[in-house]
Amino acid sequence: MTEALQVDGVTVTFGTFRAINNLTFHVDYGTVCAIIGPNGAGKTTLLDAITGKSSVSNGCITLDRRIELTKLQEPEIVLAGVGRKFQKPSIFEALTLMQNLMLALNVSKRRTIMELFSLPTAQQVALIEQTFETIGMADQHDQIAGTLSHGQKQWLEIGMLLMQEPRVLLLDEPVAGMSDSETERTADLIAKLKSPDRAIVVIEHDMEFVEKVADRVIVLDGGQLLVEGRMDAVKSDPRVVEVYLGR
Ligand SMILES: Nc1ncnc2c1ncn2[C@@H]1O[C@H](COP(=O)(O)OP(=O)(O)OP(=O)(O)O)[C@@H](O)[C@H]1O
Repeated sequence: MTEALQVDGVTVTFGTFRAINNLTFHVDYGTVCAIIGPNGAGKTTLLDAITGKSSVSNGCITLDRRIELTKLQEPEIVLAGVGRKFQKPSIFEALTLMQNLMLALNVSKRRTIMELFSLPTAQQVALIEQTFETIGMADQHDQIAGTLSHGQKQWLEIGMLLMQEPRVLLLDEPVAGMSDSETERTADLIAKLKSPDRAIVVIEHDMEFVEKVADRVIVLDGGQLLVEGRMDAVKSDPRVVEVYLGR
């Protein structure tokens, strides 16, 4: 398997507190990696470190073993191919779904002013159509985004991220607040997003969902890697039961 993301000996500190402590792991292309762990384990801080929102005091994070993300600024990390979805959807509620995807397309890559005001290319139109299919909203191009359900807004935002054609997709609690049927559809969507040229990292507290979508699970506790492996092994590991699942 080809490694997409390498986290190598990473420490993130806030004052004297180590929110992430000497953490090392990698994520392969074509796989979904779930990061789980109790509140305060450092999951969000880890995504902040990968995306350049928090600076790393030790260690490095690389994409494709050659692009050192820890040396880049947040917008450069996006351009390098790392897309992040925050827990709360941040779509443009007053615009249609098509307009949301078009806007995301335009901000996703460095474009000249001329390109911003020109019609999308055939390749871009194909990407938009394919994305509508992927998120299961192909018949809703002209719907106003503000009228969507919570789950549909999350799928639209995932669609907006796909406009960047990210090589690494980071999803922070994608099913929080969703109904059971929306959660199920999100699991199907993540399965569809798996591709040989993409790695997916999901932070989630819903263990049933994690079991459905994740190829590999990383358990964090106190900013350190407690256990990693397949969910069936991880969930019966006594250390994981003690600090997280048994609570
Ligand atoms: N900006 C900050 N300044 C100081 N401490 C912080 C900051 N951000 C996070 N922390 C601390 O770092 C630790 C890890 O927080 P983080 O939000 O990464 O945990 P988490 O695993 O995402 O938790 P949750 O599941 O509750 O979202 C916590 O103890 C938190 O209080």
